[in-house]
Amino acid sequence: MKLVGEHLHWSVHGRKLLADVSLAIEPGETFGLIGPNGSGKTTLLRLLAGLRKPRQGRVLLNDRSLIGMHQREIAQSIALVEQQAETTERLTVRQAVELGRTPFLSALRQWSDRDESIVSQALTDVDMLHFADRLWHTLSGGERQRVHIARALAQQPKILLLDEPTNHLDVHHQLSILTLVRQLPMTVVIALHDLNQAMDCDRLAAMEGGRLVALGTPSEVLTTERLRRTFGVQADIIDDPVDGSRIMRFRHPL
Ligand SMILES: Nc1ncnc2c1ncn2[C@@H]1O[C@H](COP(=O)(O)OP(=O)(O)OP(=O)(O)O)[C@@H](O)[C@H]1O
Repeated sequence: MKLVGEHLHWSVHGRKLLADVSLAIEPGETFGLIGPNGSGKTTLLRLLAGLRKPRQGRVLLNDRSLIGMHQREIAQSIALVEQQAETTERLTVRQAVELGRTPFLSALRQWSDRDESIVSQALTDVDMLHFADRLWHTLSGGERQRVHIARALAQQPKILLLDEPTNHLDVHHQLSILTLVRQLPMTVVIALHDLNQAMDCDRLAAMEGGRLVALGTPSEVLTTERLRRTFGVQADIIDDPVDGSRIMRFRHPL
């Protein structure tokens, strides 16, 4: 499924938070969004997920505008894992993940064994099956993050939008979530702060002050000049002695 943003604008109280952002996410690709704090990554993801209506411009899912599509229909194709999703309800981990199946249930389509196994698989994928009966509010930040990802996986979306999914995770779970994301048979748009992790995306878009300032392959976007201008850091690019891949080291500019 192709997801396209055309000339997207978003503002709050006259303050422009997104200005004229256009991008086309190709089916099956892992597309990274990078940019400093407050550059508009979350705002863009929320527009792409249909949670916010652009002030100007439009979001197209396979050439259909999200405006005019029902939330349930959007949710059958697009899942968003937000940075700080909370729930006030007293839910177990399994119940939280079961919510991912909601867009597919109706009076005619009741909960089935298939839904049950999709939920168990999603919990296994994020290494949380053993916590299935734990109450959500007793989980640590990283465990909650993994449950959110499981909820989105249970939704079996065609397009998965992830807002800094490795934020709260220990290094082991960062690697396993990123490996899982890369293997998923779906289109992924992922906002990342770790630029070395961003190197593994198929393409990257760099945001700055609500604008898209660079778009291309990781080596086209993550140039020393871009890192200096957009992030204000001096980057040294070195080769990994193990596999020859690019690694970036960052310093304050001299
Ligand atoms: N409802 C709102 N009212 C006012 N300002 C807002 C609102 N939502 C977002 N902003 C501002 O819009 C800008 C972009 O925010 P956004 O969360 O999209 O950035 P981000 O790139 O995801 O940042 P981070 O890397 O810190 O998560 C920020 O300056 C933020 O303070």
